[in-house]
Amino acid sequence: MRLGLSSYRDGCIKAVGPVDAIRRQFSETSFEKIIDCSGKCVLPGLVDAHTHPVWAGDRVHEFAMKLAGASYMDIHQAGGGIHFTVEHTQKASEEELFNTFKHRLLRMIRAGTTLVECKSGYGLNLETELKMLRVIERAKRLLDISISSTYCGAHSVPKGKNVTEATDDIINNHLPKLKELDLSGEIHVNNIDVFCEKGVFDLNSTRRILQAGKDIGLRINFHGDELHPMKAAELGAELGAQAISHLEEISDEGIAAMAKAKCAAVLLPTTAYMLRLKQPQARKMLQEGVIVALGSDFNPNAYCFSMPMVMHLACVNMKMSMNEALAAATINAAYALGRSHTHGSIEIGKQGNFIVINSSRWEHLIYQFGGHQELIEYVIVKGKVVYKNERVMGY
Ligand SMILES: N=CN[C@@H](CCC(=O)O)C(=O)O
Ligand SMILES: [Zn+2]
Repeated sequence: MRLGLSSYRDGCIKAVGPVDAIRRQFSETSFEKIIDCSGKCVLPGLVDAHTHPVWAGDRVHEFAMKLAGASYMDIHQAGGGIHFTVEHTQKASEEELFNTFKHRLLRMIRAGTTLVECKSGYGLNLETELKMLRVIERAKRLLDISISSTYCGAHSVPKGKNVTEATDDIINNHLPKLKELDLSGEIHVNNIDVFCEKGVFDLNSTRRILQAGKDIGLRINFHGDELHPMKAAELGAELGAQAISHLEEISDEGIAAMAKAKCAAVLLPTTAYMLRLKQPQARKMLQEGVIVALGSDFNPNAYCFSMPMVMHLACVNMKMSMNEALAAATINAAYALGRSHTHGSIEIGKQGNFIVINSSRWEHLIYQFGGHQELIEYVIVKGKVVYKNERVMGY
């Protein structure tokens, strides 16, 4: 099958169809590049619906602690986890944060990601949250990958504040500043996030922050029901959330509410795997009609860039089929970001975002666990080849 792509300028798909039909339709057109995909598969560019990719500091030591039996909240409440990363991120320069962020985005591109949700959330004070959001904004402008940005100033309660003080600071100071910077065109944030969890932000403070974010035009896409049943799914459905992430502890009522509200569930197999959490009830969610999406949850706690590995874990550990996992990492993940009208499938008018894999069966993208640098031959964003797999020298 040969894909007809529009002129590079707008990068959208003009035609999809059998080679002969495309040849006839574009017989008078010259193309910058024609890729012969004989024996290969063309898939929609992958979409990662949940990442925390802007940060400084190294938490490999915490991985050793978890392997030795420490829980996520043991480390968090001892001042590690998010707070460890906050301390380093507050000290890091904007340039340092941008350079490490850019490197991580390039690794995501090589793993087939063409649209990614990127959160702030390691500042917790306005100055550093804005520093992180400026870094994301700069990447939006400079790099080929598409980015959906999320303000996550309620990622944890900052040291020296209680939940109410942190909530008031976010509502009275952070969000008005974000609105001002959006109006000036300096920073355009797409979504708002809160870590709704026992010992972090309770349901009432979560409601206040999310509603205030919605009031300034942000989409709601937050962390809910991860470690404890908080009724976050019910809250998100009530508020009209676009998506809720984690959901390992979601209630049956929450599943029903999300299905009815068409609120996407962003499942994060790597976090459940690395923290040895109860797996979210993906099969029940699918059976009840919930829109199930996937994210890598890339962050210092779950250090994985690879959506193919996320899909593999979703199949093995969450019992999703390969078809369901591919939909969850493309069109459903795009839906979770409010981008399913422009991303997530190979359809005329959508962005020309593709991956070309060198296998005649697309399922190899999920079946093979790791080593995707060999399998993914091209990554294409808006009709432009942004990555081509280079052969090992001399072979
Ligand atoms: N649960 C909260 N936030 C991230 C972890 C962030 C961190 O530990 O640095 C998550 O989705 O797992
Ligand atoms: Zn997260």
